[in-house]
Amino acid sequence: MGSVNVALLGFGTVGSGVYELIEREQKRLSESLSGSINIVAVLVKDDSIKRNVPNDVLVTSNIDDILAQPVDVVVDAIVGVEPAFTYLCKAIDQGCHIITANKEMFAYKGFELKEKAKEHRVAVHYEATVAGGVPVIRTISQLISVNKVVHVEAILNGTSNYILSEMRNKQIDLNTALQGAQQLGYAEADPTNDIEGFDAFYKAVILAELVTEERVNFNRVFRHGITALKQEDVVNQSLKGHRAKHIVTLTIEQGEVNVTVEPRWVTTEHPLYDVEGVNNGVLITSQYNGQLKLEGPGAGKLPTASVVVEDLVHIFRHEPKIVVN
Ligand SMILES: NC(=O)C1=CN([C@@H]2O[C@H](COP(=O)(O)OP(=O)(O)OC[C@H]3O[C@@H](n4cnc5c(N)ncnc54)[C@H](OP(=O)(O)O)[C@@H]3O)[C@@H](O)[C@H]2O)C=CC1
Ligand SMILES: N[C@@H](CC=O)C(=O)O
Repeated sequence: MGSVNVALLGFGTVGSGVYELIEREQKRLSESLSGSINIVAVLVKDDSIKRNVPNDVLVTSNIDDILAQPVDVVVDAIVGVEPAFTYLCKAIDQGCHIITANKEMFAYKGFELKEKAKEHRVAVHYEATVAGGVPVIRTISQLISVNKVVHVEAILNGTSNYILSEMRNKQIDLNTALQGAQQLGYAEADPTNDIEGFDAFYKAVILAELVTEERVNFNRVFRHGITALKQEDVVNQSLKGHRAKHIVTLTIEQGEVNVTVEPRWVTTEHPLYDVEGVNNGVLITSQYNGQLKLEGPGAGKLPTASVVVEDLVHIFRHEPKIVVN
């Protein structure tokens, strides 16, 4: 294959995780791809801060300097719709493949980005946008090549699930538990996104567009976060066998999707009852395959970095023909 040059947009929890993982697994990756993966440039907001990368890696806050490098793949691990979308469009225009972890951008602009990538015959991969380290995009993409997905029920925000577990197990309040999630690198830069359900909403939209291959009407999505839950209820209800879980539900009927994002009380019989801490759980019901359950880390540095690097390997294992999920 030769070597692959990668530009990283963002060097926070996810971006630095991707950098570290590629460094750590360089030998294995080089063998599997018959070529090395080189991080040639890193985009940050504040380029006056010294980053832990060698001197020959360009660190800049200017996207044009990044794209002036010989780059094959751009990995987006920055925050928000813009400037990420504009940067990725520029990269696609230049013939770069794209990998993104940025769910807010992808919920709003994923449809457009996929179309643009098809036109330019490059790949767009976005496994890290939904359920952190759990390979839900790849699983559903495979399923829908034969099946119709009719229902998805899932815990998709690791921070909320961690908070609810901590409130119950340690009897602490929401804000104290949130601080723990922030220290562990689970929460969004603005954690309102986690606790008010926006992050799960973005993920729900991404899944809905994947299963229906249609744009989702955002106005039809019902969204609530976990902030209205009282700590005493979380504790007292658990004594009666009820756990509060923040659950996304997608129901697909005649090509139309209904999406809800809300906290619910579930009992021991429910398959998401035991999904605890930062874990996410995804129940996928499809026409011929019945119900699948995926569970694993829904946030955090290395699980998220792992699926980003898996996307990278996927692109070059399937080259030169393009795979757009
Ligand atoms: N944390 C997680 O577990 C997961 C996060 N994600 C998604 O991955 C993305 C990154 O998350 P995370 O690493 O946690 O976030 P962080 O806040 O830790 O890091 C964000 C990085 O992006 C850089 N950045 C932000 N805005 C800009 C901009 N406008 N121009 C250039 N650089 C910018 C920051 O630069 P600087 O360092 O100078 O501030 C920082 O390096 C987000 O979209 C998030 O939703 C997806 C899955 C899991
Ligand atoms: N803040 C998000 C990070 C992963 O997507 C979460 O907690 O799930």
